[in-house]
Amino acid sequence: MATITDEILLCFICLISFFFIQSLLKRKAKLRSDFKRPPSPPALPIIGHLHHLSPVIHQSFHRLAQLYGPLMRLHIGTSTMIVVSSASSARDILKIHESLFSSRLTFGMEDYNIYEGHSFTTAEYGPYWRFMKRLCMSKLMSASQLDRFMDVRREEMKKLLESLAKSSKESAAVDLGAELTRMTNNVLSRMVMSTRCSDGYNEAEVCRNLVLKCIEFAGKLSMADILDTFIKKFDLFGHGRKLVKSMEQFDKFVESIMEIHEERMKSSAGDTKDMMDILLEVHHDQNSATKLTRKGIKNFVLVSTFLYPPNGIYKSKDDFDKPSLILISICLFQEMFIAGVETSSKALQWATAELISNPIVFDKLREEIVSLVGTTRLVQESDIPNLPYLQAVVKEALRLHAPAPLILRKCTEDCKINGFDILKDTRILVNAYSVMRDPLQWKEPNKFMPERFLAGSEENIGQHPMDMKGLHLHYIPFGSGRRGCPGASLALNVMHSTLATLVQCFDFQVGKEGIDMKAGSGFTTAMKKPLICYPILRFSPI
Ligand code: HEM
Repeated sequence: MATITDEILLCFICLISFFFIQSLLKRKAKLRSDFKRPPSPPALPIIGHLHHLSPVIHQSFHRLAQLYGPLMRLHIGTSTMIVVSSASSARDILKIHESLFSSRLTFGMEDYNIYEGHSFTTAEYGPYWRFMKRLCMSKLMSASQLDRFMDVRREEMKKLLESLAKSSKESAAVDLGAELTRMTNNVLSRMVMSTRCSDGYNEAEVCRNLVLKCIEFAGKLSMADILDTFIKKFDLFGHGRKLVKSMEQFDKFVESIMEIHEERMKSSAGDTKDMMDILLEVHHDQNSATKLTRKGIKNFVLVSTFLYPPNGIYKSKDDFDKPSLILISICLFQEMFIAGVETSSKALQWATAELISNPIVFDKLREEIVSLVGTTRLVQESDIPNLPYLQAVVKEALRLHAPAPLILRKCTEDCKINGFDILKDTRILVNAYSVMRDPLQWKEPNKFMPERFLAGSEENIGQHPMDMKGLHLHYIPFGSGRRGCPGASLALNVMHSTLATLVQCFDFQVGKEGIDMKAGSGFTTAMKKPLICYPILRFSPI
């Protein structure tokens, strides 16, 4: 038996090697003699540069870029990618040659993705993407739609305060990260389809579990893809079939929710519409030039909300602790990676951790809030424009701890960047972590200094208050240009009001060991250890 297994294994390795060498030869044949490729670290056969990577992928890229430069070429298996690590190279890719780099890279699961061709986040830059982007900006995430859900955000904030106040009364420790994730989950779920995530059994919970299954199989499938397209093509391990089955279950489930919404829409015109209602309206609009399919809606729901469990911890976390799987998952799941819940809650956790670790900043922020709001009412979203230090704290937290540190693009034409040749279809990863710590752009780049974002700061950033749209290519927490994040306003809204409320209402104590500011592994930059602290209520407006 052992011999048969060994033989199968040997055949397998031979096949992989054959296809690997074949693809290398093909790649080589394509290269002209004068072709100048970006520098690259030493590689091993088959796995390429995989051994250079640690579980915190963006930090591995950052370290390698110090040795091999801001435009660096990496191979993992048969796949080649270019990592971009300085503000000036990011400018070349995201601004100067934007039209060549406005499509997203895709990976692995296309053959088994039942929503293939209906995705917004992975859509090629073209008519369907433009239609969805317009829908996002004019309806789904427009200022008026965000205003309509202000009460929802206030209610969820109140629930967060109640929960922390209870812990304060009982002198109990809380996992602040889990509380913040629950809050952002609920805000998003209610805005998308009027359901909460943390009321015991509910639709959102079931849906999320189905998505986790899809993630598991797609991750395994993409591992095969990255090592060799042959394994993927013939679905040797059956992960493709399992992925299709899980996605079909997810599809059936969301279909039933859509039908409930459609029934409700017939009877109650004019109520506050959630995103699902808007998407269904567009779907039924006979006059729409571009058709939004039911699959398109389901894919959007999959992307926007239900990707992470309420406590922010993967069920199959071990699967994502290996660099190979993390990298692959990043490439494959860019849709989920850039999704709303995870990014917003992670950003909030880091910002809160920085505030607790920097008491001078914490006190200064509280002083600003108290001097504007007083001590008799709770800070509100409408106060935010008058709180410049709060805005500076959020900007600085997003600079140091970009929740989506790798911006994923694809090169759509052969071109020359910085004197290096880049082939059509090359995968591009802009490392926002490196860009936002570029020492040529930032004074003491690794230090948490919100003051740098205030008007009149020495760094001149205040001369043109740093926006969030990526116009200044050294500050790109939400990406840049046409493919920039359409959820930025919503995310900032939630971040500003939550941080302001926490600082206004609570002091936070931590154990003797303090707060561990190391990053963990994963699609987004999570903290390595949970943010455990003791909230002490100092002002209760509820
Ligand atoms: C702090 C929170 C967030 C951060 C840091 C963040 C970051 C990003 C980044 C870096 C990108 C890629 C941009 C590029 O390629 O230039 C992106 C794209 C995207 N984000 Fe966000 N995001 C956040 C919150 C949200 C929210 C709340 C939503 C929606 C509910 C959202 C939906 C999207 C979508 C749909 C895209 C794809 C856009 C496209 O391909 O055209 N994001 N985000």
